[in-house]
Amino acid sequence: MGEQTNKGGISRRDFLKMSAVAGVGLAIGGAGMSAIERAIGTDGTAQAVGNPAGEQVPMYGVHQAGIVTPQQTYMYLASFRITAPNRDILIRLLKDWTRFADLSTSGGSMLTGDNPNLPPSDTGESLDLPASRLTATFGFGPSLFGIGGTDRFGIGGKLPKHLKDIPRMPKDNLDPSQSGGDIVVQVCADDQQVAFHAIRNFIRLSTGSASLNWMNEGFISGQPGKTARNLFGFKDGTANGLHQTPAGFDEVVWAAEDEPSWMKGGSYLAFRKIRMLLEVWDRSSLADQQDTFGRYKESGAAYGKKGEFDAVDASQMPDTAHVRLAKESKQQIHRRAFSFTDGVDPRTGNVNAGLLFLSYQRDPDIQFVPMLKMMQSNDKLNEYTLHVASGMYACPGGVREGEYIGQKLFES
Ligand SMILES: C=CC1=C(C)c2cc3[nH]c(cc4nc(cc5[nH]c(cc1n2)c(C)c5CCC(=O)O)C(CCC(=O)O)=C4C)c(C)c3C=C
Ligand SMILES: [Fe+2]
Repeated sequence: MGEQTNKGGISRRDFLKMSAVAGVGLAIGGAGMSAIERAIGTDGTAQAVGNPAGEQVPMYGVHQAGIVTPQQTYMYLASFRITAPNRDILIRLLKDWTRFADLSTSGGSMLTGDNPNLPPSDTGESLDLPASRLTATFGFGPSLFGIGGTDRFGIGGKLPKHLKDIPRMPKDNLDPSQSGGDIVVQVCADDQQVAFHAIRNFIRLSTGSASLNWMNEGFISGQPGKTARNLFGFKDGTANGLHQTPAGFDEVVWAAEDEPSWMKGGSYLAFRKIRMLLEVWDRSSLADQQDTFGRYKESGAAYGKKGEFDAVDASQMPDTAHVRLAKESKQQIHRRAFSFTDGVDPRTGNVNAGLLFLSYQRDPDIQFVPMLKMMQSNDKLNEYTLHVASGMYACPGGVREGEYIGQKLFES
């Protein structure tokens, strides 16, 4: 990774240089923690392929990519239980994940190994595809720090100030097997196969150190520069525009100065999987639908206004309108939600679909939890939704080249 050399003495830049000229590939070795080292080879003869085409989102920086990055079209969210018996093996996994994230987000691919007696090293499905704005974002759940169990990795003393599970809400219908987790990885890209390749290989690399709890896939589609619509047909994400400046992100998204140092430049990720009852919604009148949000369906304008981005006047909306309640909380959050479809609900024959609600904020105790509480008690949207999964994660600050994800948590 970066100019850091691996065991075989080949740097990422060398790897990518080789990638550009070789035209054939190199693989992640068989699944396992040192898969990448094995795959890159030790004698410099390895052939690598990179795909420099396609837009890349830089992985390195003060903040992790994938938080305030403009939303990509596809998202996978995977939750892991760490089974590594000790801190060193967990660190090894984080290093492997970082190196794979580095290669894949910069458009490098690792192709099949050259040993016909071993399974092909890379799954291969992204070899001819560009980087597609691939990002990988990591979050640590309360259980990683020993909350609700033992401090397996000796990091309990570095628990961030606001990291705990989202408290139980009156209308929760949560499935614990689809909630929480020690580590969550959010992978996003504009190409679904690129995104899937990445999440699949994060899972492969975790063999022996972590087990996959659950995985969700989401999508969102809209014209470039325009707000995408959710599965109820409403523009969703308009109010993010209120804080989309560096100062706005500092105020809304990035963790406060009084957090443990490893959270500098980090954020808290709130996750809710929310089933949307499409058949009930589709039978409701346009007036009811618009009253649910307090915005007009086609234009996205707030009640009493013309344009989508005109300032909201909550007093023009019904008391139970979703946007009115959000406004009354007087808080902002940075939403990064994706729609999902999960086939048919076998109990009802209805479509199982909804929203993978993701929001990033600097202080979930102030910004997110009271808002969610207020919405769960009064929101007209509750007639059409069911909250089925939940999670809260602390996302460490970004990494510099040569560092691994979360390094400051373990080494400072
Ligand atoms: C606890 C926070 C929120 C949950 C959960 C949530 C679920 C949810 N929202 C929509 C659709 C829309 N939400 C809109 C605005 C909006 N929603 C939240 C928070 C939660 N939403 C906030 C903070 C806001 C912004 C309010 C403001 O300041 O104006 C909108 C309107 C357009 C927009 O600004 O995005 C829609 C539409 C669904 C379908 C849903 C659960 C399935
Ligand atoms: Fe909302």
